[in-house]
Amino acid sequence: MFSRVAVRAYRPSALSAASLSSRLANNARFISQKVAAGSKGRTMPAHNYRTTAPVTENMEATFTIRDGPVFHGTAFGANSNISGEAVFTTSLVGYPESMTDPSYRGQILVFTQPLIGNYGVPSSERDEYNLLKYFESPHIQCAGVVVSDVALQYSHWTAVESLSDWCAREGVPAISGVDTRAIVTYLRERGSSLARISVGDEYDADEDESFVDPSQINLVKRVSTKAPFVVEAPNASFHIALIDCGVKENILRSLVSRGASVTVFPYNYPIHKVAENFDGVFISNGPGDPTHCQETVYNLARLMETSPVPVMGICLGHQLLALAIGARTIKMKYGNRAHNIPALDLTTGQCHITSQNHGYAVDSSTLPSDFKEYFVNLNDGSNEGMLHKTRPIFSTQFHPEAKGGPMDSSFLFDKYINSVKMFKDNEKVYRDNRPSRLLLDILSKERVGVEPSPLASTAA
Ligand SMILES: NC(=O)CC[C@H](N)C(=O)O
Repeated sequence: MFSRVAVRAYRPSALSAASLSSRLANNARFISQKVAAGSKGRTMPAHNYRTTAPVTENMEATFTIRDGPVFHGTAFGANSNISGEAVFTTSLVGYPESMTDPSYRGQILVFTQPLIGNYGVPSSERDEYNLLKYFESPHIQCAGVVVSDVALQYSHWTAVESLSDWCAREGVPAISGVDTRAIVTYLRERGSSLARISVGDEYDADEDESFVDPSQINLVKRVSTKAPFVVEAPNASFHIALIDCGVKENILRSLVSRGASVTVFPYNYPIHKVAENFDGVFISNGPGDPTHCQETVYNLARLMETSPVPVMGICLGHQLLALAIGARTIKMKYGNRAHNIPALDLTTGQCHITSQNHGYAVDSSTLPSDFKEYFVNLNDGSNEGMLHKTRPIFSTQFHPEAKGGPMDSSFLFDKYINSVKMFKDNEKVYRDNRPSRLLLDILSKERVGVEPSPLASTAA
């Protein structure tokens, strides 16, 4: 069905209605005036993070799937060429959250929602915990973006710039005007594939066969903090150690807003050696193949052998815990990336609509006998979580922090914090593990040494 030929560009015309466009133009003017006036304390980032130039108007771009079709469209964002693994998400909203989710590092994100960018991009304002209010990390993490139709004008009370300007400032190339239905049909039939976005002259495969394969790279090392940092909860009752494999801001927020201060450790920190100073251990989401993180897997296995501390993991954290107990992970054909995936709770029979973003899964038939499957995906039957039969250890493949996405499963953070509380209540000798003033003063308050490093980007 698909040959290596150019697929005709699909150029939607829905925005051409004069009244709509003038209304949007007014909105955009209003927003830019408000931004210029600095209203509500929202700020534009101070400078361009990366050095690549933005594309000029109507510049051509191509999206090339390795050994697959080529799609011609229009460039937006940065004037650079990138390659990575092409994956698709069926989420309708939440592009700022998805694009800044470190789990997307190395991937070219294809949106099935035809119009992307219509509510613009919010600011990097921080909340009362010093966490980013609207992003899941400080920078765009995906390598590139593919959309059917990019909204050049935007309107939303949180917006400070357009999707195109944001991508340009962050050095991320993007393409619009391509038939994303054909791309997704291809990826669904053939599976997630290596691909490139080339701006300007069409990418010529005969001249360059190099497609970066993110599955060969330890991406977690690139997104994990290089040194511990702390997120303080006012009047904290607990202190959690979080292993940062690419943690999303809302996971940290979900813990601190429930009264736990969080010290965030690099992905390979020997957590088992310090566990007794904490009331719980948490393993974050993150990019790439979980089998790259052998040090983390070893540390988690030692942790569960030597410490009774409550443990929770999300997504990559779930996969790493599974590897640590001797189970296996598999690469899925095209993964699950959406904000409306039904997961059945096997302990209650309730179905939760969940937010997901993963290309690997735990093979539940390999779980050891002291664990049981916790959730199962009602679309494809894949594993969605596991639970220790007697100890406070559980993990989910989906994202209970859900940014952006439905909040159905946020109760799992309550479950975790309750297990931390019970663990402390049952301790023979009470230990106040809350971070000391000294620790809070000397530790950084933000990720340390984490830069957005495109895997293979060249100025076009
Ligand atoms: N969101 C995540 O943590 C993703 C986990 C892993 N990188 C996967 O693709 O399966």
